[in-house]
Amino acid sequence: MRVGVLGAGGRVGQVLCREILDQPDLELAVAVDPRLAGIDLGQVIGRPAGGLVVVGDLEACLRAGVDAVVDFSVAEAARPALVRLAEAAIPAVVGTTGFTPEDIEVIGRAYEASGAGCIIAANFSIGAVLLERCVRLVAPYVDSIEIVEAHHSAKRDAPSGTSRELARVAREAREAAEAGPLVADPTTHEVLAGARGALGPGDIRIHALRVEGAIAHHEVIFGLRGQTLAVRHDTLDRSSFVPGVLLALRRVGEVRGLVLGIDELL
Ligand SMILES: NC(=O)C1=CN([C@@H]2O[C@H](COP(=O)(O)OP(=O)(O)OC[C@H]3O[C@@H](n4cnc5c(N)ncnc54)[C@H](OP(=O)(O)O)[C@@H]3O)[C@@H](O)[C@H]2O)C=CC1
Ligand SMILES: O=C(O)C1=N[C@H](C(=O)O)C[C@H](O)C1
Repeated sequence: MRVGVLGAGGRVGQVLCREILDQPDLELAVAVDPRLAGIDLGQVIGRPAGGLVVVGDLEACLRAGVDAVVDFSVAEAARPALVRLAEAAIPAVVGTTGFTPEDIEVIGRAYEASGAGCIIAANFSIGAVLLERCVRLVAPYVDSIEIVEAHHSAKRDAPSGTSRELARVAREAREAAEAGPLVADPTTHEVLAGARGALGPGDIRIHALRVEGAIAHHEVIFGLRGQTLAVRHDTLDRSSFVPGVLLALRRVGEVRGLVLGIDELL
């Protein structure tokens, strides 16, 4: 399978290019990233990458010919790119975050119409999928839920896609169980604006930390009378995303339309 990687010069893109080069059944055919113009990607990722085409934009990638695309770029670039890929009936595996619900709808409609498949997951690490399962299990039984996420100091979007997804799953689980409302926020005087974080889906508060040295960390804190329960996932190395991305890449050819998350692929 000839694979194109959008965002190939980024932190995750470089890791994925290296890993795809190591897979006997996958060919790293095209690396797309405006940042890579005139640069030898093989040098950047420390692997010989003979035959690899490095381009600055998606049209050049489509001309080079790919069977599937992996996108870890930025939402502003991924929005139009995914609609264009759907038009060209090229399957896509997407890790980029920062989409609005409307973006997801537009991308979903484009892929439905194309007959090709697209998998978008806010977090490809298996541990984060399991964290989501824990949240689904616990959320109906508690009175309070807050989420704290911490990321490296160069992350562009806040809060993380994963934290928004965790809040959405908690809301969905509570609705399905017909759980009552969470305990109301007691704050009457927010002395410093933003002290109580941002309101995510289900009015669950999300607190986003940006810390030098961090990579990607999510903690969901549940409260109920006389006790709290916290579940946490830590990405300690970006290789955590690799097995999920490779799994999605190998399965995306069987998908029709848009699939959100990789839980059902596990
Ligand atoms: N789903 C998951 O499991 C994970 C998702 N992510 C998400 O993936 C995305 C990338 O993360 P990360 O690698 O840390 O970010 P980086 O900023 O390191 O990488 C993004 C890359 O995309 C490039 N880019 C910008 N515009 C385009 C374009 N039009 N076409 C192709 N490439 C382009 C950027 O170039 P330039 O810097 O010059 O703009 C940059 O090199 C983020 O949205 C992040 O939240 C990250 C980790 C895991
Ligand atoms: O930017 C990152 O690094 C990450 N982004 C994703 C997100 O926004 O949830 C996934 C993971 O947290 C790493």
